[in-house]
Amino acid sequence: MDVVTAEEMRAFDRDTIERLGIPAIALMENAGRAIAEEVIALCRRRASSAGGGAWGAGAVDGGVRRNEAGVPGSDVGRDGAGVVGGNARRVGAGTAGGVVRCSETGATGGVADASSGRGAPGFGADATGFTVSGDAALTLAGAGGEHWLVLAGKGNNGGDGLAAARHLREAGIAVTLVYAAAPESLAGEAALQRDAAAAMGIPAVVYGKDALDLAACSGIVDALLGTGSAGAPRGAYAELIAAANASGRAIVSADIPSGLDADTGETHEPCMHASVTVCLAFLKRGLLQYPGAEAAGRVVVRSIGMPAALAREGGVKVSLLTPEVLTARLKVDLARRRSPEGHKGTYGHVLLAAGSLRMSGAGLLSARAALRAGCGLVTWALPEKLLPYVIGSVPELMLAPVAGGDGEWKAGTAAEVLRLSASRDCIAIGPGLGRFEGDTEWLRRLWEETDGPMVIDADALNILADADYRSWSRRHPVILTPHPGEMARLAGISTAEVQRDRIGLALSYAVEHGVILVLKGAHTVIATPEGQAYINITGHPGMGTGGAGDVLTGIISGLLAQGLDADQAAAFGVYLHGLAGERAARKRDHPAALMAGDIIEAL
Ligand SMILES: NC(=O)C1=CN([C@@H]2O[C@H](COP(=O)(O)OP(=O)(O)OC[C@H]3O[C@@H](n4cnc5c(N)ncnc54)[C@H](O)[C@@H]3O)[C@@H](O)[C@H]2O)[C@@H](O)CC1
Ligand SMILES: Nc1ncnc2c1ncn2[C@@H]1O[C@H](COP(=O)(O)OP(=O)(O)O)[C@@H](O)[C@H]1O
Ligand SMILES: [K+]
Repeated sequence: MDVVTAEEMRAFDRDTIERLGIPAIALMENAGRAIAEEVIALCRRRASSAGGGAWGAGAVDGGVRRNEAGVPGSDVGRDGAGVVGGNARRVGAGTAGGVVRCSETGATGGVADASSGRGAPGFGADATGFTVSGDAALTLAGAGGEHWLVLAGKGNNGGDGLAAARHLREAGIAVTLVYAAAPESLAGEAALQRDAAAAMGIPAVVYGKDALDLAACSGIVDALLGTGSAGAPRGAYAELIAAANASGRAIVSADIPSGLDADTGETHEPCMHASVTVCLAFLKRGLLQYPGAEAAGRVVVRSIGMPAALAREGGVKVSLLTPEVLTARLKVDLARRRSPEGHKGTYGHVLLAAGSLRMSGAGLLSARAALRAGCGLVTWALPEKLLPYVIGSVPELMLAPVAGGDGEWKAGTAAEVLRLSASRDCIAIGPGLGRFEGDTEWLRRLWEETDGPMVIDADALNILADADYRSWSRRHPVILTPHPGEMARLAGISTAEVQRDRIGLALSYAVEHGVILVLKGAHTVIATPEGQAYINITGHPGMGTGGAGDVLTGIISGLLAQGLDADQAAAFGVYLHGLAGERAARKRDHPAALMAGDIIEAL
């Protein structure tokens, strides 16, 4: 699934309308219908979980907001629970991320779809093969108990909301339009929608002019600001967003939550806190980046009639890391087939340069993870003093002691590590390494002279941060795996600045430095030197625990040793690491109990 910026989205809008000749109003109609279907789906979920009562306390979340602990399976967005139509499809592994491509509405797109009755009670094909209703996704039993407010801005986002209002009204839901600006100020397609809604007799109020109680409803459609918004919401927009958030009602945002930066995921003050965001046409970057990903709630991406090929043709370089992307674009064999006559030599040999006296566990975790990732052999080069302490901890592991009688690494070990690396398929450097006299020169030699792909993590990243390594030469791919703190040191900026636009930063750093960059944290970004980025949505907040990154380093190197190329190993490694983290979290009584070793055991 392609992930776009607001600017790319505008270009695709223009292309669709001007080059392909698809009328703008048709796109808006499709958008309105998709939004209405998701509102109705939310009403259904809410009715089935709360026994029907849509109003008052309990209507807050509609059962769709992530719970505080972030436990997978506990909210509808994460695991697809509450699916009505049966064709909801989690993008990814089926457990995390909160992004769904279609939805449980039963519809497969914004345009009329005769199959949309599937699974909705009371509809479907009768015995004669006639479809009683093809519009079940726009039908709601008990609609009379619902009253939705549609907050409409004066741009096209508002137009989408106005189109949705007509469909909701048709479903029997009471709807009131709330204009943020004088209705006369709407133009183009939005003005057409305004007139159609008025002609249907949908009641409307104008904010600031008419009396309004945002809590006196069962839900709110947020169609105030979309990808055309600039800066923090102003005036009536800001007041309406704040009041909607305070109302405690379920909020369905059109395209993006109003007040969100569609590219960076920064939330302006105020920013709508949606239960569901119905993202139109293409997934926007800001919906994957925190805090925007949190403000968006459950994200549903809906087609509005723009060909998906526009993104490819338009050179979109960011993708959600789904099984489809892993197989079709990255050519990863997800089944990880093993040859019946394969042996340990078939699956490669990792050399790990890691660990010091007080951080020997980091080396153990990486080594075990590499083995669990399926490589044939792992050799761990470690300061000799560690040997008696770690010997036997992982019997499958080979140990290669190098100079370091005090348990710390020494610059003079470079030649020995290079000798060891000559007969190994890849090298991973850094977990628990510590810093030592001459470490820059030590790392430079390994960087320049090792003959295979390299993974750099932890203290090895800090060594790089202090060096001007762009002048170092390198024939083979390098994968850097910083967490945001390490990334801040590498890029010479603050951690907050790193987190401000992780996708943008990872891309520019990877391209400028010619490395594969794995920027860790919730929704890890994998960026390549060619300017391609993948956003991972597997994983779990329980993985915020010491050593989880060492495990990732081990997994990526284990995959490299098995012959995956560096892009494949980085992306697939991050994906598998997240899946294992989810599985490990599910096994505990509470995900807070998760430890890094559990991730290895869940691989
Ligand atoms: N062909 C199209 O252009 C399509 C657009 N679509 C919808 O249109 C949206 C983009 O529409 P627009 O480009 O009209 O822009 P928006 O509707 O997002 O917002 C633009 C309006 O908001 C005002 N505004 C901008 N920033 C503001 C701020 N900080 N505080 C207060 N007011 C602010 C502007 O003056 C302008 O009137 C998308 O997000 C999507 O919902 C969809 O209908 C699909 C087709
Ligand atoms: N909230 C989260 N959601 C998903 N993954 C997470 C989350 N928090 C941490 N992780 C993952 O856990 C790992 C932590 O790595 P890191 O910070 O390097 O830990 P350490 O240095 O202790 O090994 C990273 O892969 C990161 O992406
Ligand atoms: K919006």
